[in-house]
Amino acid sequence: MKSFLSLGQKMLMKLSAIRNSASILQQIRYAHVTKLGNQAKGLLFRQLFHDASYTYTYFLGCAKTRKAVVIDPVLEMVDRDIKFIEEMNLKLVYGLNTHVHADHVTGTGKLKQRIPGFQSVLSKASGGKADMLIEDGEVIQFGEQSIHCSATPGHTNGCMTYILPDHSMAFTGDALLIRACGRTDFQQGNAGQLYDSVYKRIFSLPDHYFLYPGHDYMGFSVTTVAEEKVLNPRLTLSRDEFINFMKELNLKYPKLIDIAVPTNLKCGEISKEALQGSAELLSKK
Ligand SMILES: N[C@@H](CCC(=O)N[C@@H](CSS)C(=O)NCC(=O)O)C(=O)O
Repeated sequence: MKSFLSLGQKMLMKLSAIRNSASILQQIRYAHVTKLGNQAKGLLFRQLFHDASYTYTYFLGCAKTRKAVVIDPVLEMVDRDIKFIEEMNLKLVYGLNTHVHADHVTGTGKLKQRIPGFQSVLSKASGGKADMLIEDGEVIQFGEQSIHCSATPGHTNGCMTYILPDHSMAFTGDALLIRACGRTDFQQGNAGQLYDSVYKRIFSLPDHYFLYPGHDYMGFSVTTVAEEKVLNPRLTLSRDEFINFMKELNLKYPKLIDIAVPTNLKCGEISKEALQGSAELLSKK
């Protein structure tokens, strides 16, 4: 049957196939916006994982303007992240670090090299360098969307939780993990301060808010304020009990700490040697 089609008819069929695949791509690009409840207000949201360091990276985009931010990108995953933003037709404007990480190198330095106009972000309190040093209460705009910065020190002195009130979401970094919390035994960590930060800045959010952590070591991906207030075994202790519990945690130091901290204090703008060292150390299980 096909062999009887004229060249013109064949070309028309091809064109229609191309149009269909473009429309499928368009549908994929916008599916998350139209189908998921909390994205109805034009927010594009993705959670990605780095399995060597158990780190979550988050993309948040304005569906209308395509401006986007990334929270806690990982150096080793920058190629994946760039492929993702290209596929999704996003313009990445800011790389928000929740804090100076001790267990992996941030991807914000490498993203700066690859994306013109991209800016690294870190809290002023962390004592590091960034294109944009933010303070408690600041609001970061990307297109029609905005992120509120809420200081939650205790895991480190410069930890910031990023909140999207319009979407009932908060990105807690390592201040609050699912059924756990960040350790407090280095980088000016302070258990009492962490307890206060969580209660004043995270547990004070409405119960239905979704909480997205910086890491998860147990296979979870998201929680809620209501859940953690009742089920977090550390944060349901009294303040004094929590301080004692954190004193006894006795975790090994992260294997990358000596490279990660100085590099992340510069938002990941690093030498080739450090880059190599980071890749080697992370590949050792
Ligand atoms: N084994 C890992 C480090 C694991 C670790 O210390 N995680 C930190 C967050 S990254 S500094 C943490 O706060 N953990 C809390 C907990 O209760 O596990 C490595 O060597 O990198």
